[in-house]
Amino acid sequence: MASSAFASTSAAAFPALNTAAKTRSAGRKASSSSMRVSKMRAIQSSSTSSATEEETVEARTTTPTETTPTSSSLSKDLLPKEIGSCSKDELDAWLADIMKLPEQKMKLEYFKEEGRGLVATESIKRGEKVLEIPQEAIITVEVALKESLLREKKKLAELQEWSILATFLAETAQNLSTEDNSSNKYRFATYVKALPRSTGSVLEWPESDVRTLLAGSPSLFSALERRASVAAAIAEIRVNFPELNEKTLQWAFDILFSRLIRLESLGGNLALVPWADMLNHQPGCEAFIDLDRGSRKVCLTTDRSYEPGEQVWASYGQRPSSELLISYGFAPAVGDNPDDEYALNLQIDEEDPFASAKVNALASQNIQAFETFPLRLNGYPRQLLQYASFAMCTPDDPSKVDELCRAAFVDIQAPKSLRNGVDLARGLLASKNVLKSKGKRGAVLGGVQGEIAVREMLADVTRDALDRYANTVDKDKGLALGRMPEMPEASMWIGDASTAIKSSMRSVCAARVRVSERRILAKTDSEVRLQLRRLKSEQMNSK
Ligand SMILES: C[S@@+](CC[C@H](N)C(=O)[O-])C[C@H]1O[C@@H](n2cnc3c(N)ncnc32)[C@H](O)[C@@H]1O
Repeated sequence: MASSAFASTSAAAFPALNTAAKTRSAGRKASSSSMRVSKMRAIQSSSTSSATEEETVEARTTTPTETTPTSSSLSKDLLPKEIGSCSKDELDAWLADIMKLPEQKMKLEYFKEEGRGLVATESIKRGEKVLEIPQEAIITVEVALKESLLREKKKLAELQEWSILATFLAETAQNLSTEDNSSNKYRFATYVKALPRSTGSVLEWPESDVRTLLAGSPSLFSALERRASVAAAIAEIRVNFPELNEKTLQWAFDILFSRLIRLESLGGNLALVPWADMLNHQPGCEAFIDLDRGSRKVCLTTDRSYEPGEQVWASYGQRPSSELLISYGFAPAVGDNPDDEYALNLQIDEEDPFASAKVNALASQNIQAFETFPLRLNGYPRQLLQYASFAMCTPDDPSKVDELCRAAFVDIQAPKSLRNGVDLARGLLASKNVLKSKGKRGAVLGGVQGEIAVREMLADVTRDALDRYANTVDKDKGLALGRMPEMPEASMWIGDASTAIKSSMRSVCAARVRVSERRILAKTDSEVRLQLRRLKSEQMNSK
């Protein structure tokens, strides 16, 4: 595949429904793009209370705004009116007759919070495989390439996987009106007609809402990055396929972000799986969708039993609420998501006199100069402290940088001279811009003094981060408690709502994200201060 706008985006930028559970670890990788690094530096280095405004200015100067989707740039295009027009009966008939879906133990219903979902019609056991969707009924990149009727097929094949799928969806959507459904040339026309017109994800938000509602949250930058990479991908697609309009392509990407499934048993291939993509996500759920190797059918293996009438849930992966909001357009109520985290970005300070030696030493251990560490309610990874101690250290002899890096990340038992004999205080004063790691071994450099220094840094960083949210905690808590607006059933079915309802939904969901992040930061802050008190009293007692 040719390189495209997506080539430099991280896996986190383009997730699929069921992958994160298997890939998430303490040291989740951050995007290595320089744009993101420079934005993060701005977050960590500024500590004034007017942070919201500063972030806005900083992000604006580093984001390719000319390619960022805006409602005005897309307003000339219309989303095909047929999208969302498929009735429940029409969809059921297509699934059974054309896609050969066997009889199901579930049926489609709609819910106030989640929209359409699948409900058990009979008892389902824990560990049972349900759905049983034939492989012929799914849309993969290969299917898109085979069934696309676009003239420039060779050009289509040169695009990245996500762009091929988005192009195929947009092409099918724009051809929905040409013929009646029974004679439509596109096998998946009925499916596309049944897709929602809107998901509520950040691709649909006015840019001013992205900047206001996510101000202070690290997710602001993920959201802007997502919008910019999708806009660039759309521009790339339209070079060869100008007949596909921007609005429909943007909708297609939105659909991919909220419905694409990575089928691990199919070599990790990405697929749109009609019917399976009607399952809603429940935080903490451990039921995954995958291709069953024996039957070659796509199944959901349940993680609990269900009684008739209960909604059946799937896992979209262990995702924090900010990721759910960015990709799927919803955020669980505060306290409901066990996978919530605050993504703390750390990096080597460019002004550190040892910066390039440290970056090289990290590279030799396959560690980046910019890393992201998850802070959680129940703690933070030890590697964060190791990374910070290395980034902050000021060796008396520059030739020792490599050795220090190994001591921090590799050596199980670092030599005592290295663990204790480093002047961390100087590094700490020189830099508030900190860093992190991925090593599973190694040690915090600098002995007890080092353990104290890195925690003092962490306490500063969490305080700074807390000061960056625009509203008071109480105001955010109040907003987060807001009730989701009632949607008429007809709107729910087609996944669309009035501008006022959409705006109110994103305001509540963004407040839930902000409150969840602030809880984690406050908990980390108090935990770190407690650890500091203990370490300092131990240090005093040992003198
Ligand atoms: C894979 S689709 C699931 C089917 C979808 N509800 C529909 O009507 O087509 C993912 C979308 O469902 C909704 N959704 C899934 N789980 C949810 C939840 N726990 N709370 C609110 N919305 C949810 C979001 O709109 C998300 O973008």
